[in-house]
Amino acid sequence: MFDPAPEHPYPDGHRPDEAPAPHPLLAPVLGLLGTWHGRGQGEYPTLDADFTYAQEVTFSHDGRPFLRYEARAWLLDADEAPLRPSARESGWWRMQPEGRVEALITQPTGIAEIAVGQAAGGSIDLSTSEVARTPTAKEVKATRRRYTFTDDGQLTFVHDLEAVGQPLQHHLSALLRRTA
Ligand code: HEM
Repeated sequence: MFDPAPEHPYPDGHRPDEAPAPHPLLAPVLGLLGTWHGRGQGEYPTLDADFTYAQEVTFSHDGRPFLRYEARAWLLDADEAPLRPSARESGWWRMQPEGRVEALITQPTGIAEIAVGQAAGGSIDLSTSEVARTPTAKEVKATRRRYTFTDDGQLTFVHDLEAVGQPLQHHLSALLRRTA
């Protein structure tokens, strides 16, 4: 008889005041824990038109000094109705002393980013130190991400992109609210 493994005994935590106790190195990013929903706008000089999107973002932890990160976006039409699935990515934010962040982020478009940066005072600034691409992925040379969160559950996100022969410049801006 097949004997399935028991349920995972260490579920992720999504709130700083719930089990498991967050690792002390997570202190500068505790305000990110949870699930966020919001909308954003995007542009890039190679695209025919700007676009509007919605997004769900989740940060969780298992008591060790890293965050699990997952983001899923979908495009919206002019009436804000869902148009089609868009970018998604997931990864790990490894927290270091003094709020230093080492992030690994992968996308189904064949891009894997290693980003490094700093978390302090409710904002996190990450810049790629390396980008790896699968053989058919588009050329992405660098990204810069800025996350800013407030105590009342608001998160802003700005994303700059150096890709497909274009210099580093604005690709996305979004405003999200914590929903869980
Ligand atoms: C919320 C997240 C994002 C959304 C909603 C989004 C949306 C879009 C859209 C709508 C396009 C036009 C092509 C298409 O319709 O699929 C596009 C192109 C592109 N995006 Fe994003 N994107 C997101 C995140 C990212 C990230 C994280 C990267 C890179 C690390 C990226 C890199 C690119 C590149 C390289 C192109 C192609 C440009 C071209 O070939 O002209 N995007 N994005």
